[in-house]
Amino acid sequence: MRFSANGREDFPAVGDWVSFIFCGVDFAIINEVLPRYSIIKRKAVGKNSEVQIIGTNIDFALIMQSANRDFNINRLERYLTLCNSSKISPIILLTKTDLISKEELSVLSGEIKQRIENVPFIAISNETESGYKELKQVLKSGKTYCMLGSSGVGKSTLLNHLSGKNIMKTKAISASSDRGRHVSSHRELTVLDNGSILIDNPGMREVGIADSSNGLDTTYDKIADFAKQCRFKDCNHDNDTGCAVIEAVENGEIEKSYYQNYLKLFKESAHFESSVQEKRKKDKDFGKMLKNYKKIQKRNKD
Ligand SMILES: Nc1nc2c(ncn2[C@@H]2O[C@H](COP(=O)(O)OP(=O)(O)OP(=O)(O)O)[C@@H](O)[C@H]2O)c(=O)[nH]1
Ligand SMILES: [Zn+2]
Repeated sequence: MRFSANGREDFPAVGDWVSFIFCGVDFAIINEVLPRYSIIKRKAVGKNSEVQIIGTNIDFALIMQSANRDFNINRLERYLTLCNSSKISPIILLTKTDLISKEELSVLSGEIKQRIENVPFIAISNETESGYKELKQVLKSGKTYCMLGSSGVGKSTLLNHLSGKNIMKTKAISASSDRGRHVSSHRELTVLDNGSILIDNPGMREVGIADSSNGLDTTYDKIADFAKQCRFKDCNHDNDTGCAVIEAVENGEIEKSYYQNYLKLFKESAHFESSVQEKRKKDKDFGKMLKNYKKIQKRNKD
C-alpha cells in the first residue's frame, strides 16, 4: 500500500474500515482501506494545494460552537461548507448555554435560525445537561457522528458524558483567556451504548476551504438561486454587470454579511483549485525534465 499510494488520502484515516493481517500479539499490517462513502476534509494548514482528512465514513457532523465567546456565524458557514462538499449532514450544537442568560440564548438562536435555514440546531450545556434529551434523540444507532469545533467548546466533555466514561481528558480552561488548553491532540472513535458512533476531533484553529464549489452552492442556496438569473453563466457575483445576486443584496433580499462571507469562501475555494492545478503542471514539467535527462544520459552511454 505504501508503494502504491498517491498521497495522504490513500492512507488510513479515522473512520476507515480496513483489512489487515495479524503478525503477532501487538503487530498487524493494514493492506487495504475499504472504499469510503464519505470523506470530510479541509485545506491542510500552511499548505496551498494539500488537504487534510478530518474523518471518513461519517454520516453527521456535530458542528459545535460555545455560546459565550467562540460563537461566530461566518465560521459556522465554513464548517457547513466542509460538510456540504462531502454530503455529510450537519447538525449545529451551541454549547455552554449555562454561561449566558435566557435572553442572550434566544438572540443567538434567532440569529442562527434566520441565517442558516434547514439545518437542525440544538442548544446544550454539559454543565446542566440541558438540551441532552433533544441531542440523544438525534443520535441514531449505526450512524457515525463527528464533532467539529474550536478548542475548548466542550467536545471531550460531551463525549465523556454521553459515553459515561472518562475517555477524553479535559483540562480546566484558564480563566483569563477562556481557551481550552490543547488537550485532545488525537482523534478518538467511541461506540455509545445506543449503537451510535462518535468521533472526537482535536480543536481546529483554521477551517480552510479546499475544493468546495458544490458545498458552497448548498450552504449558500439563496445565492445559487439568484445566480440563475445572472446575465452571464460564468458570473462571479463580485462586480459583474447584470448580476442578479448583487441586485438582490442591494434591494435587501440577500443579507450583506451573508453575501460577503460567500464571496470570501468562494475566492478561497477558487484559490485552492488554482494552486492544485499549478502544482499538477509543475509536477508534469518536472516529469518531462526527468525523462529528457534520462534520454540524454542514455545517449551519452551509447
Ligand atoms: N460552563 C461550562 N463549561 C464547560 C461546558 N462544557 C465543557 N466545559 C469546560 O470547558 C473546558 C473545555 O472543555 P473540553 O471538553 O475539553 O473542550 P474540547 O472541545 O474537547 O477542547 P479540545 O480538546 O481542546 O478540542 C473544560 O474545562 C470543561 O469543563 C459547559 O457546557 N459549560
Ligand atoms: Zn452574478
